[in-house]
Amino acid sequence: MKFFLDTADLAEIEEAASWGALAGVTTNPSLYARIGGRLDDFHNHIKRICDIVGPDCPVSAESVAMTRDEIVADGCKLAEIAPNVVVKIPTMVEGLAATHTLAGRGIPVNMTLCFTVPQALLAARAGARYISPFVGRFDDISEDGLFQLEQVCSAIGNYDFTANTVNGEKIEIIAASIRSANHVTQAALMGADIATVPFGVLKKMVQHPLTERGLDAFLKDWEKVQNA
Ligand SMILES: O=C[C@H](O)COP(=O)(O)O
Repeated sequence: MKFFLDTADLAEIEEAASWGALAGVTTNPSLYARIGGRLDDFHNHIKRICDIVGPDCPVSAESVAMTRDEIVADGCKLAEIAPNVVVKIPTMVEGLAATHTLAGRGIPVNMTLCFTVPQALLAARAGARYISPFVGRFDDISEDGLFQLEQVCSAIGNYDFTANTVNGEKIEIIAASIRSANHVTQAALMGADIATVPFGVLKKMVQHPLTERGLDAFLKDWEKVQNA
């Protein structure tokens, strides 16, 4: 499993990148608003993220256009920011049509706000490079987000979508709306290719009480060695 950071916060991205496990970044309008982002600085901000993570890390930038032509125009402009920009498009009819067009032009698309197997299959057929089933938001409405993710992983795995994705690359499932380290564990066990995680979850993924207790004991014993 690869890890993407689900944030628009440059400091978080810099810190996560320094850990050596960061394979990409996903943003959305809410995450950009959360850092006080301005419309006129949006493209520059995405460029800053691309510069931090480097050319091998995909950076998803979301289009907020609502018609296929506008989404395509928006997507083309976003793709010009840097070669590693992935256009993030909601799973809806106009989004599918725009994805089909952009994929045909060699522009990678991450289809977001995906909740069900039929949505995921349509996104894959449209040519999406990435599909982002949301876990936490299903849990928020008292549904089982991990079960839904498992269904998507299983259904997509039943078919070969290689031929109709950008540059013949394998379609990848991004487990999104991740709220806990356990979400990451379960997503990995069911074979999701990528987990996009908030920085808070990434930090929790490192931690375990037995690690902390063990480290504490090692440090105390080392003091004894030094004083012996
Ligand atoms: O845009 C995708 C995010 O992973 C959504 O996460 P969220 O449900 O925690 O806002």
